[in-house]
Amino acid sequence: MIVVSRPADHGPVLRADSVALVRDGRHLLRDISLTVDPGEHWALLGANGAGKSTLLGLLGAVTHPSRGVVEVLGRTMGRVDVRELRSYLGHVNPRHTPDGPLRVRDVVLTGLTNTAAPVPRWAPTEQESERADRLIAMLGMSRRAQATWATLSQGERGRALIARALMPQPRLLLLDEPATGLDLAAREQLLASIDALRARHSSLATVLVTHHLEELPATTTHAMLLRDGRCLAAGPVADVLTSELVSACFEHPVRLVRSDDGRWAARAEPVPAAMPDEPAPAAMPDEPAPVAMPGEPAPVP
Ligand SMILES: Nc1ncnc2c1ncn2[C@@H]1O[C@H](COP(=O)(O)OP(=O)(O)OP(=O)(O)O)[C@@H](O)[C@H]1O
Repeated sequence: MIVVSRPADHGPVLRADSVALVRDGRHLLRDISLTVDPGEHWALLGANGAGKSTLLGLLGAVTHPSRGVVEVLGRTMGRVDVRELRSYLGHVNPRHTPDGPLRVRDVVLTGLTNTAAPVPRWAPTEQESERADRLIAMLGMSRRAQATWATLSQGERGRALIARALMPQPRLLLLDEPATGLDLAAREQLLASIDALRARHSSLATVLVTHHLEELPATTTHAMLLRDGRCLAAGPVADVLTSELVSACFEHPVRLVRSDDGRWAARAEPVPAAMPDEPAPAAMPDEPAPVAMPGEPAPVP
């Protein structure tokens, strides 16, 4: 049966139960379970090729699982019209390319039709136009609202795409490496915009994919670590973003630090080179727990 009604606006925003995805006989994801409730802000972390974008595709109703159940906004994948369901999600893909020489405001409005170009003979209502302007202002893009897409910097595009994704007033916002390619200032502005957005919309849930801990907004509440398509750990950030688990996730010793402003930084620990005829050193030496130096942010165990 195809569902054509607006999804329920209560209950978990996302639920994945023992999900697997197989392509060409290869498991890209195995046995992934996850529940995202309103107001939660998840980070999906893992090395290149760990399966982050693949999982985001499942959570964003873009792909179907080979096994297991995925529920998006209370609807079970496989039993719903995914195109309609997707129109209730905000999906920020930094590789999104508008079709034609559109201005920022036009691109933001295409978030309502979930298309790359304005739909012929479709026009936004007055309310929708006002909402576009409000979101453009909220993302700090008012002065660039009439600029054509081609003239925008990478950071401006990132913020415009978040405004676009928010047009249908989604309960769920999916962000796939939103800070990729941004310089320091643009990244910081983007993260501040995401923090402000979350503070303003307390029931919005978000899932953000990255492989850089420095790109996590301070408002991140939960994290899932993926390695080779499997979930290594998932839960509240304080339990999951530890030096030990992140080292295991990236298969390299890493020291994690969370600063007073709630942001994370990761430093790769040097791995001593093996000398000829000596056994190779262990990938993660069994070191004592790091100790905070006076005036330094506390290391995360
Ligand atoms: N359609 C597909 N068919 C076969 N293999 C695929 C397909 N899509 C992705 N893969 C493979 O699945 C693995 C996971 O890819 P995915 O893009 O999800 O990783 P990722 O964690 O997002 O990586 P990155 O950080 O590099 O973006 C990769 O080895 C990739 O080559």
